[in-house]
Amino acid sequence: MNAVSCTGVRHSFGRTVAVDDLDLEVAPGEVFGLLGPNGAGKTTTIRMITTLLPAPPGAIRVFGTDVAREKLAVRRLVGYVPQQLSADATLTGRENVALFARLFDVPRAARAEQVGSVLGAVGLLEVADRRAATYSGGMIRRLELAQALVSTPRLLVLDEPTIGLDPIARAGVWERIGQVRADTGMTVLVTTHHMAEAEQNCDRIALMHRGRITAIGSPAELRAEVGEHASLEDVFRARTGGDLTEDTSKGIRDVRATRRTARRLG
Ligand SMILES: Nc1ncnc2c1ncn2[C@@H]1O[C@H](COP(=O)(O)OP(=O)(O)OP(=O)(O)O)[C@@H](O)[C@H]1O
Repeated sequence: MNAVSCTGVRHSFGRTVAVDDLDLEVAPGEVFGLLGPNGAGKTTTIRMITTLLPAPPGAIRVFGTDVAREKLAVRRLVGYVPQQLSADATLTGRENVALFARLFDVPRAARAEQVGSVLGAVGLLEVADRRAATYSGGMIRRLELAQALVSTPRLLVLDEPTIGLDPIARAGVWERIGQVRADTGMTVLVTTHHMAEAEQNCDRIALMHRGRITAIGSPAELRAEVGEHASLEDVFRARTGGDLTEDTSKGIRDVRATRRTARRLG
């Protein structure tokens, strides 16, 4: 059974077709990257998979469970780290994770141990009782990872997990994702703009362009299809016909989001 299966998925915002007849299968245990220019439809796809946007019945299944018909059951299977900040700066790291443990019905008797365990897994145990306002950008992202992991999801969904972070913090976030995946066999679905990160960390990649998937395969397969010495950037250009900022209105939204992140963390 696939971890995620999408068949003929569409979503429009008014007259804008954000996702257009999308077919996608993510195998259990793989790290799957969704890449594409701004406005390609990646976040919309992820928001349908995580039940935050409506999807037509039968179109999307998470471990066989229909996203439209069994929304709550799907939510129990999924841990989601959105692009926008979800940690509360006024709470400590531990309090932030404990809040998610309560929200996701982690049994009361197991809560404290589970919260400590995921804080340990993301390397934040020593600073767990400091307010999140004192954390660096990379630490905040790892805290959000802990929030998503506390309910032991089978599918971890990350929307631009390293946006606005410096290279060292980015590597730190990926290291933790890799470790959790190795320890638990969890499936990871991630969007990113960083080609090098996708190449290094994803088993398979789908390139999205104007709401459709234009190429899918392992990084090596995608490169081989374009040319002997092709980089993933070459693949991106060949399959999306553009650069990373195709939709300028969304570009501005993104820059704002990144700045908000920076301000809040600084
Ligand atoms: N809430 C919304 N209302 C109206 N249009 C939207 C909304 N959200 C997204 N869109 C539009 O839908 C299209 C797909 O957007 P989406 O956010 O899914 O792209 P994306 O690939 O995730 O982009 P990014 O890399 O910038 O996050 C874009 O044209 C975008 O402007």
